[in-house]
Amino acid sequence: MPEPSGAPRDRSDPARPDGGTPGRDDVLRVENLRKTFGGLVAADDATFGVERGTITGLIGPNGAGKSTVFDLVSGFHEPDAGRVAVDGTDVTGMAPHAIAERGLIRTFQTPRKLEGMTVREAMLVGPQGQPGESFVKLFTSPGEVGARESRNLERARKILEEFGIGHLATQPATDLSGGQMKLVELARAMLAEPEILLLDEPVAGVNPTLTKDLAAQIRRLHGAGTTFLIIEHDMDFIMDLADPIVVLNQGRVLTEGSPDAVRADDRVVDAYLGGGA
Ligand SMILES: Nc1ncnc2c1ncn2[C@@H]1O[C@H](COP(=O)(O)OP(=O)(O)OP(=O)(O)O)[C@@H](O)[C@H]1O
Repeated sequence: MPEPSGAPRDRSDPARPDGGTPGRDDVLRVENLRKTFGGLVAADDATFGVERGTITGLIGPNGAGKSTVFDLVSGFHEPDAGRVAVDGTDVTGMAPHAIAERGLIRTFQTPRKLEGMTVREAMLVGPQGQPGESFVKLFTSPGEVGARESRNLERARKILEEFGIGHLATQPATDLSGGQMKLVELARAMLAEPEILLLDEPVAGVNPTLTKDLAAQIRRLHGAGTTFLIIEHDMDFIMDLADPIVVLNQGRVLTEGSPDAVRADDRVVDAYLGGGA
């Protein structure tokens, strides 16, 4: 496990071609990412890494650029400038499914509508926009496709059981509560066997009991080897779960460090109060 410290990390070491810190094993590395929408700068030279084996939190006030960063690293938007590396491979500008195949899977703030599907069927649709299936695989023989589908069906069943929601498998997905939907989103993302999983507000609007369930599931998956990058406004949840925490403000990384260090940082308090960096 890493040893996150309160001290800001050196992000400009010339010894590493990707700009990372020597000795660090970053599953995700984001370098100088910039994205503008019209005249609005949503990401502004954002630079940080997600070290393998961590649950890294990404926090910041509304409009800080957190979801934009997710869109940029997962291929849903192309950056105006900067670079994204997954496991040391430059994935900048790649399509979402190609990035997913390299092990980066994400969820969205608002789960996809799943009308007409059971929970089990919803599981098999795969993570939104990140099918994780190459075109080559789509042209395999029908027999192979069938075998893969039944393998996926069995894995979906197993994952739902592991999440404690096996009993929901045949329920219409639209019958689920918001919190149950978030659990299914997480379960579905795991079907893609991510190296790193990006969760966008996993407990927004979720009741306290299911929030605890979600935290426990994330810890379980983390214990089994998944690295996480999590956007969340629920400070108790994220400060308890994640270490380190990266703080974004006005599209830039304001600071990063342990939850205690971030909590004690006046600049973070100012950013949340609207005072800027
Ligand atoms: N597709 C888009 N078109 C135009 N502006 C956008 C688009 N996506 C994001 N923005 C703007 O970019 C800025 C950053 O938005 P973003 O959603 O990334 O922030 P955030 O930190 O995720 O905020 P929140 O916590 O409220 O979800 C905001 O001002 C937002 O309005």
